[in-house]
Amino acid sequence: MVSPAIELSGLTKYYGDVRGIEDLTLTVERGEVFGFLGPNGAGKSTAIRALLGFLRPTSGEVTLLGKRVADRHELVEVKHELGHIPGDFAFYDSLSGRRHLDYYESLRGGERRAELEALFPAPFDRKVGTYSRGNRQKLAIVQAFMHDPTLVVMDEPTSGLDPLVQRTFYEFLEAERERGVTVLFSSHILSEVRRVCDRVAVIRNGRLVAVEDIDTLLRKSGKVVRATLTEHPPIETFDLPGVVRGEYESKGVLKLIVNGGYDELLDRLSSYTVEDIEIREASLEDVFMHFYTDRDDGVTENERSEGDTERRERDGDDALPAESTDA
Ligand SMILES: Nc1ncnc2c1ncn2[C@@H]1O[C@H](COP(=O)(O)OP(=O)(O)OP(=O)(O)O)[C@@H](O)[C@H]1O
Repeated sequence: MVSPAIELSGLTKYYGDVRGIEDLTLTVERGEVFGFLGPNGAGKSTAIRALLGFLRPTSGEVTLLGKRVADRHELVEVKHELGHIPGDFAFYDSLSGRRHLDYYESLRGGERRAELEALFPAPFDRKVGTYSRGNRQKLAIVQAFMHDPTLVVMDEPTSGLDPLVQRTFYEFLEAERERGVTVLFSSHILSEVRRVCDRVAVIRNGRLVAVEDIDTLLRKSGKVVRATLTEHPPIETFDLPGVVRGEYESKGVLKLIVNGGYDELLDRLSSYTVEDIEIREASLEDVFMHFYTDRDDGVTENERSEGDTERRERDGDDALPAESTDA
């Protein structure tokens, strides 16, 4: 039987007494494009660094392509089948992109280098110190895929890429999936995860809140309806089937999270004077607020588990940052 691409079992990492991740257990099958989705500070980078063996976990185990990461020899064996894009790549600023790629090619091979250089062109002959964020990221993509790895793990790979290059990258990932490559990447951008992932692990405060297939995530996340009314009817007026939550943002400006049909809502709205209406995809913040918390205080069932209260008070609760590039 073929081993899964990634298996995490109770993976936990504390930095002193600061929780990075706690008790992550999940399996990524071969050929999946799998997302780690969570707000800043959720623990995505910690999980990625621990699963690749860059961080020694406090407890728990990881296997990649059936090899135990904690075993040095097994880790070395699996490395040539791995590609990796770290959150912040430590390039040598005084060396050119080409010199970097020559070096990686000498270590791991580069049978796809020319193809990738053409797809993600950067000023390869210039020193990396002069590169923009986007060019550094393109160099990171080329090095991660050029030896044709079986499994690629990436920490927020599209950060710094302009929208056109992002699109090229998404299309490239789709083609890689067709070729059977397994990809795990972290993101705080819901639309990106929706577009390319088969399944998603939702991570919050270092814990796994849910593992969803993408259709479930889409169904759960729903839409946001924002309507500006001349009137200001009581919020209970919109307590209708399909309306998950409603609030007034200001007088007459209604925000509803909807993940059912719209008929009854439109019918109800038509009793009032609608000055403006907007329907958009829910943002990551909306999804976390409304679907992955159990109470209005934004604390999940997991976080309320015994012994955790003190730590939570110390770490502070996670005010979710707005998404930067999610349309
Ligand atoms: N080297 C470190 N020392 C101490 N605490 C750390 C360290 N690295 C991360 N942390 C803490 O661990 C928690 C998880 O951080 P992590 O960087 O893994 O989250 P993330 O989801 O990748 O966030 P981001 O998107 O901002 O990188 C945070 O509370 C963070 O402050």
